[in-house]
Amino acid sequence: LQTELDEEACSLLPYEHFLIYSKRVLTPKGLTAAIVEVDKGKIVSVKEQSTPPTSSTELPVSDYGNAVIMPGLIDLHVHLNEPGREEWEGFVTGTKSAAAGGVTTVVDMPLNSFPTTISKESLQLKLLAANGKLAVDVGFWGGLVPENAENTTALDELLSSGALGLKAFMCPSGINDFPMTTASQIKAALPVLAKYGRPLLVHAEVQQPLEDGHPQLEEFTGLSSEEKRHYSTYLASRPESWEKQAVQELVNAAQITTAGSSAQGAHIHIVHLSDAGNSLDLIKKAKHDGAHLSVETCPHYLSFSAEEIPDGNTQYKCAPPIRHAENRASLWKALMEGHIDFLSSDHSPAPPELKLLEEGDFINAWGGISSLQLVLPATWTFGKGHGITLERVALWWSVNPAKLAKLSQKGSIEVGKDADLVIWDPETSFIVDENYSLFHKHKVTPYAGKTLSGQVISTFSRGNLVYHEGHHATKACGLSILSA
Ligand SMILES: NC(=O)NC(NC(N)=O)C(=O)[O-]
Ligand SMILES: [Zn+2]
Ligand SMILES: [Zn+2]
Repeated sequence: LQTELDEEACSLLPYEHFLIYSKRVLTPKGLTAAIVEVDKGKIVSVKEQSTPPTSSTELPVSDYGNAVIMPGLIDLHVHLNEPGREEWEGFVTGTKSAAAGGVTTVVDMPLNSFPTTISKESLQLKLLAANGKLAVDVGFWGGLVPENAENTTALDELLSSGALGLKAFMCPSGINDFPMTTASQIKAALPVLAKYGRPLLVHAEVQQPLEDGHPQLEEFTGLSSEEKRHYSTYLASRPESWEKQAVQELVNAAQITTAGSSAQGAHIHIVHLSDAGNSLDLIKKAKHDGAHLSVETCPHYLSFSAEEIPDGNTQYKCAPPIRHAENRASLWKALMEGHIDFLSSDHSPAPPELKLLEEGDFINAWGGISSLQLVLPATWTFGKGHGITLERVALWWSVNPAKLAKLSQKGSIEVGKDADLVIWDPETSFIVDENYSLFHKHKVTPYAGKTLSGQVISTFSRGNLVYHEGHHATKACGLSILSA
């Protein structure tokens, strides 16, 4: 391997045409022993073979034995927060974390950076800021806000400048510079998205009056510090009815995306679903009725439950909230049955002080969970009890995300695709403790202290070995991915 002493290099390997072998290569046909030939960043052949290449081959060979070779993960929901808030994460630490976690493509959310990505100009600023800092490939979602929702020209420019789609919030986003939009503003934007065949991603919560017996939103400031330390106080503040109302409004809006309608070809994607009850039922029915609708959930909703969140541990705070264990089981069931289309991290870091860990104040702490480097082991570890398979992991983390973002050159190990690969050992466990190299800018995560199984060994990004056993390539050669 090239060491840090060498001149800057995009890859830890000194060549671009080589063979990789393992007994467990995940191709669209399934898991098989195979040789993957990589040349100039592309997969040029995949040959099933039960033994590694003999020494006679003139090409260099990396023999990974029984490790699993899978398509690199594609994480469509990451807040990298640059420009403007790189002290929250930033492109350098965010994409190094991705590489260390086998995530070879990240699509960056339009908020928590400053400016937010709501115009052609702010997208240009994003691209400038990202230049030379990307360890893996990064795409960008544009933002749909009241300022541009009814401005067809602005949305057209944003999409024609390369945004892979748009993101909207139906409730306050937790950060003042990215305001929420209503269902009618969302509907107004759909015809422009239809023109580009690009999706609208939505944070699906609509504020509703809270049930009697619980403090109403306006009463939160009066809560005692003790009450604000209880996770149950926070959980009660964002009930399933908020998600259900949003989903109902989106299902109604999606009606104009069907054939012959004004927004035919547009697609609505619900991000980070937490409610596996009424909200999921509405989604299942709408899909059954042919709505152009998809939905994701995140590992933290599948890993943790409200019952286990101790008072004051605000690193678990996110919106929508992590719900009860029964809900988690229903999410796993829906995921295994294909009603939930794929997974994303919703990596949403902030400086630790915003998490108010000393006070343990769930009401005022930053809502957002950091997990980008850990999503593969987290999915694998907590999926074991639910019948998870390697094929499903690739479907949820590579194949389906590539389809939504229309990244046709990525998402599977097939000839002609980008050589984006993660090589990992599902059977090796580790503890996320101070000895574990977490490359996130901040180490606050609810996975701290947890034992996870699934150790990433190597990550290839377009044929460059960008990460191998704790080492990153010395030069960041990831590309900004713009829609065609
Ligand atoms: N501004 C945010 O990053 N919000 C995020 N925060 C969460 N999920 O708690 C999100 O995705 O909604
Ligand atoms: Zn959100
Ligand atoms: Zn988010």
